[in-house]
Amino acid sequence: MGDQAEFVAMARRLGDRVRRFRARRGMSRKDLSQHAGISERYLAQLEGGQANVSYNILWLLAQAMDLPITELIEAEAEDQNPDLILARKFLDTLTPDQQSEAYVLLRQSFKRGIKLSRRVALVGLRGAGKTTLGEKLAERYGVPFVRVTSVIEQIAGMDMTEILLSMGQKGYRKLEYSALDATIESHASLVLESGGSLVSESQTYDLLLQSCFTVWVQATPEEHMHRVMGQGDLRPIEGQGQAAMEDLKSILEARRHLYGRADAVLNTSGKTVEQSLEELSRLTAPHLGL
Ligand SMILES: Nc1ncnc2c1ncn2[C@@H]1O[C@H](COP(=O)(O)OP(=O)(O)OP(=O)(O)O)[C@@H](O)[C@H]1O
Ligand SMILES: O=C(O)C1=C[C@@H](O)[C@@H](O)[C@H](O)C1
Ligand SMILES: [Mg+2]
Repeated sequence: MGDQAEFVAMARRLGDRVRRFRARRGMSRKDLSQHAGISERYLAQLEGGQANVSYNILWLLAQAMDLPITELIEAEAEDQNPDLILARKFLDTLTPDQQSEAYVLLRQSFKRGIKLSRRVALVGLRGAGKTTLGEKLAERYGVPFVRVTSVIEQIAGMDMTEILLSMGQKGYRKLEYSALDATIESHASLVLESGGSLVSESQTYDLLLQSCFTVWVQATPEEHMHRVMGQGDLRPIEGQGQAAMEDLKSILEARRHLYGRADAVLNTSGKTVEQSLEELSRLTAPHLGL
């Protein structure tokens, strides 16, 4: 590949990474451009792979999404543990299915304390049914139902919009970790509802995966949209009509491999609440049952 073609390909990959990280975070283009202090138009060009990006811009974007800048660039750190480099090379030789299997095996080998607790956590995109099913499941097994977002709001003494405005992503993510940590510490039994974007913060998601039996509550994009529309506020989905549908699909795609790390999957598509509850109850009985 000539130098120019290589540069174009790299700019495209960079744009793609920025767009995916933004979607995982649930930030709109407007949010990110405001937090980073760059224009929405430039951000659109960058995401489309059409910008010659400076290090300064990358730094501003990384700060605004509370990511290490190395997540946005492709450089390989030189001072990594050699075993880690070998492990990555080995994982690279596997098929995507084998990579997922390897990840589950690794996580199970390092999982702590889950067998001693009765904790179930529900993850998934807006409108999946986490609150509807979580409340009923908790009632059935006689354990508390806790929404991480409510704990965050309680700790901060503000609602979500105010928290994001006054503390930004970084402050919000710190609060989210503390809220989860405190909830886990104080509950050996519970059904927990995770906010849709918690999975994008690796340290927080790892804590959730290590301390709870996790279920990805799924639906088709059409059903997510239909259910979210019924709730009034579309966040984090942007746009209207077909554009909103495309945005929802791209958020789901950007988070698929993260939600996919959950221990089990519950597909609620085409099912009634009662049918989904029965299925969820069976899935979680080994963890919540006495
Ligand atoms: N099979 C089903 N399982 C769960 N909910 C369903 C099902 N079919 C329809 N619904 C409806 O979908 C909606 C799900 O909304 P709910 O608030 O529970 O989702 P959520 O995952 O908690 O979303 P959010 O991320 O916004 O908190 C409810 O109105 C519920 O009645
Ligand atoms: O999926 C998401 O990105 C979000 C889901 C909601 O629970 C809120 O946490 C917020 O609106 C972001
Ligand atoms: Mg909910």
